[in-house]
Amino acid sequence: MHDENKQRLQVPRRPPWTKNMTVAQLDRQEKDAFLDWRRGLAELQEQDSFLLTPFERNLEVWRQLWRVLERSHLVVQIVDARNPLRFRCEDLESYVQDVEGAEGEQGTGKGKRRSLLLINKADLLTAKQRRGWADYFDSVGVQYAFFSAANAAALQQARRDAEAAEEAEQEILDRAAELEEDNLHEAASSESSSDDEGSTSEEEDSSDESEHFMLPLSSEDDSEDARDPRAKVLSVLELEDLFVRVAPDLSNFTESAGQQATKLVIGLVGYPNVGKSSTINSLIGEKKVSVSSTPGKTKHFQTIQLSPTMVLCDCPGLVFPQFATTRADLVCDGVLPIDQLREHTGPTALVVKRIPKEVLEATYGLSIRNKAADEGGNGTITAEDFLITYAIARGFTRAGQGNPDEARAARFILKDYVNAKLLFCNPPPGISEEAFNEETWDLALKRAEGKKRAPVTRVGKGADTFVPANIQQSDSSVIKVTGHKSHTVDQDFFANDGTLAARPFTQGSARNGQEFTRSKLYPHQNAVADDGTPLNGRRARVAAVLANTGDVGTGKKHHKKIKRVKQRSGRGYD
Ligand SMILES: Nc1nc2c(ncn2[C@@H]2O[C@H](COP(=O)(O)OP(=O)(O)OP(=O)(O)O)[C@@H](O)[C@H]2O)c(=O)[nH]1
Repeated sequence: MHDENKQRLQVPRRPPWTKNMTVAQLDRQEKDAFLDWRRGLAELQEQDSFLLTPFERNLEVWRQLWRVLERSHLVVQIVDARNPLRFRCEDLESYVQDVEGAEGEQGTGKGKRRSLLLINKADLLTAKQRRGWADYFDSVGVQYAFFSAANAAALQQARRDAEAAEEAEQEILDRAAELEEDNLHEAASSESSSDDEGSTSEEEDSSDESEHFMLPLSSEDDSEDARDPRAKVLSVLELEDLFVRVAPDLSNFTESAGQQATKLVIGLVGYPNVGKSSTINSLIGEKKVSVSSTPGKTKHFQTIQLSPTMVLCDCPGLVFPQFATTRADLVCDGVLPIDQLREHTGPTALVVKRIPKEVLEATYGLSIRNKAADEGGNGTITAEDFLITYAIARGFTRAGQGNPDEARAARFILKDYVNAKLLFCNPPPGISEEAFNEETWDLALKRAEGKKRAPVTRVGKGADTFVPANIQQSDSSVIKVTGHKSHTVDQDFFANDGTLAARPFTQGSARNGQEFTRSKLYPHQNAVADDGTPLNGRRARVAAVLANTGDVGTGKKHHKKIKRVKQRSGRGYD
């Protein structure tokens, strides 16, 4: 169904134009064409009931895309490696073929422009996964490359640090030499030569380190996948070389005064958040010379002179129209902002569905309990199980009754998902999600092995910070030492395997072996009865009192109405 209607999800086209047209004429025909385009999409949504992503509806933004495409010889579409198909706009590739010349001379460069799919954040993929995508894109005839702007930036930083360290060292050496000269010491030359050796080895060390950073998911990987050149994550210089190789012959293009183009213009297009700015910065960062950043003719896109023969043309982040699966998908893909989220269960359920329980537990040092069959559980954890466990462990409670703040927990979890702390990579068509992510999850578990468990549940004034006993021993420098009483509670509180269980600690009346009532054990949930139904009125107040005093017998004397505090009207004040 979606496939049949795919051609109706077009990028808006700029109507043909000539230099002889007036500004008003141009403006009118662009607005008309744009309205037609919007009408077509509205029909698709309303009459045919397709759900579309909240695509870009501002003509000015599309106008910038038009200008970027007209200027560019090579259009680089940047996508997020975790979901390349979600971020790839196929129609953009067709449009690139139709774009007319920048100067309005019909036919200038038409059909000669080239496209390249740049799969950024490739550091998040294993070599095997990259190979899977390479197979797919080869099969559909798309020109692609893997890149990691984050790793490129880290390498550049490591190099700058090494250079700075070398410079600082040289300064010290120079100063020492001066002093020694003053004092007429003879040993100066031999010392400085041994220091020189030191600096060389340090440089080697740092380059080793950055090499390690370069491919965190596959650095120890000497498999066939890692050796496949198609799966290689390119360095900045390799990427520049590729731009030149893929670019069309510039003799097909003219520049402003009708002269043949001399500089290769590379347009960078993509959704927000795919790493466009990071990619540009890594390209700029590689240059020893400072680059000029000149605002383009229109206010918003920028042209950046990378070298005498290469110019980058940076387009603002664009959300292309596409068929949406669910809102939850859009949130998890980072297309909808998390902070303005109203409904958090759907996206969290998607996270729970995609990332195995063990990985979630290991990442956060939690022990997530699933609901028992009589509570409606089916053996797997739900979004609610996860959110409540996380909220309790982090001490996120809602104002008022003090129940776990699931919405706040969801915001943290979803941000971790979007930022790849919780990593899930969508597979190419025909490969199962589990098979594709197996190695990613193994690595996540391995990474979490040495990690200390979440020592962050604080409930009540002066409560200790609790961690499983085994962690207190191994990492006592970080964790507060807990007393005998709290240690007893810890044993119940933490599961046997040392992970944090989904039960809150209650301050005060912990007695070994004593049965706690629900209202004591879960004071912040005092408005919920044992069977899960809400308590209200008198029952709720009794529960609140019990939780406060920890004593059933004496609860009554505290069972008073809360005194009304005199409210000031505000009159008489400035
Ligand atoms: N792991 C990883 N993260 C990256 C990489 N490149 C960018 N990011 C992260 O992705 C997020 C978005 O990066 P930006 O460069 O701001 O993305 P953008 O496409 O320019 O976003 P807009 O400015 O909104 O258009 C940031 O949190 C980056 O740290 C990468 O290669 N690997």
